[in-house]
Amino acid sequence: MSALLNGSSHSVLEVAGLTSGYDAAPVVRDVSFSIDPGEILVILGKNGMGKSTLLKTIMGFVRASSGTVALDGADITNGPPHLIARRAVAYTPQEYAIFQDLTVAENLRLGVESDDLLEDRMGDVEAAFPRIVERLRQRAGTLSGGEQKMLLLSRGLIARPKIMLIDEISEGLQPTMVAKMAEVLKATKQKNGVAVLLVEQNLPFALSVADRYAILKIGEIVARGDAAHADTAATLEEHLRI
Ligand SMILES: Nc1ncnc2c1ncn2[C@@H]1O[C@H](COP(=O)(O)OP(=O)(O)OP(=O)(O)O)[C@@H](O)[C@H]1O
Repeated sequence: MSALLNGSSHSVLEVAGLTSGYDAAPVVRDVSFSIDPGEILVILGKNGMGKSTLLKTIMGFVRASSGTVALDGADITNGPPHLIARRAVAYTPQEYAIFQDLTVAENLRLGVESDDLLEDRMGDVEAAFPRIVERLRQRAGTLSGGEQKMLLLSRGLIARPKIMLIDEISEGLQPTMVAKMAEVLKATKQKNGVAVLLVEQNLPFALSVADRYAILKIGEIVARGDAAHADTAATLEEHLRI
């Protein structure tokens, strides 16, 4: 769904001059970008460049010292994470952030407000990851690493978010599973107009799903462009060389 069709002219997410960190020195420095409905932006960068911190700052887990984060035009800067989540922002952290001792169904239940909603939306999970629906009663900690990532993404999907913030979902996954993740993300954006902010180190995966990219270097965006542009591969190689 385009911004024109749904009657709004603003981006889903607008980050402007965002600076944040943990101690004295900022980790994210003066970062600005916006994402439209149904668009996937990937933030690329080597280890320790501030990618995860950027997502955590948007979610309100890390405090912004300056700059703003706006969701659908409303200022959410430094808002409490649970209220940001309630505004249809789904956050999939890099860590295996599921409750190992709860069942798969109980973990999914955390993504919605009621048991009824969980039941109503189980079809969303079935369409994306049938394997997760087959394992609803299983303890989540007994799932394979790839299945746990599917569960994480499923929990985000059933919240029916406007935007998903996804931190290195492809890390440690087999190529077939990475391809499956790409398929699900593309389908989600196309079918529901969901916007996605992806943090990645896996270049082929990132470029297979993203519309645009931005490269983060020591907390700053040093390059950006269209994922499909002919010069993109060369630009990325230059910036991401070890
Ligand atoms: N909780 C924390 N307290 C203090 N410093 C932190 C904390 N979390 C991260 N940092 C530091 O912030 C910097 C950026 O880390 P961040 O995790 O955002 O990078 P990243 O680009 O996501 O890297 P990676 O891909 O390795 O996760 C690093 O120097 C890291 O040591």
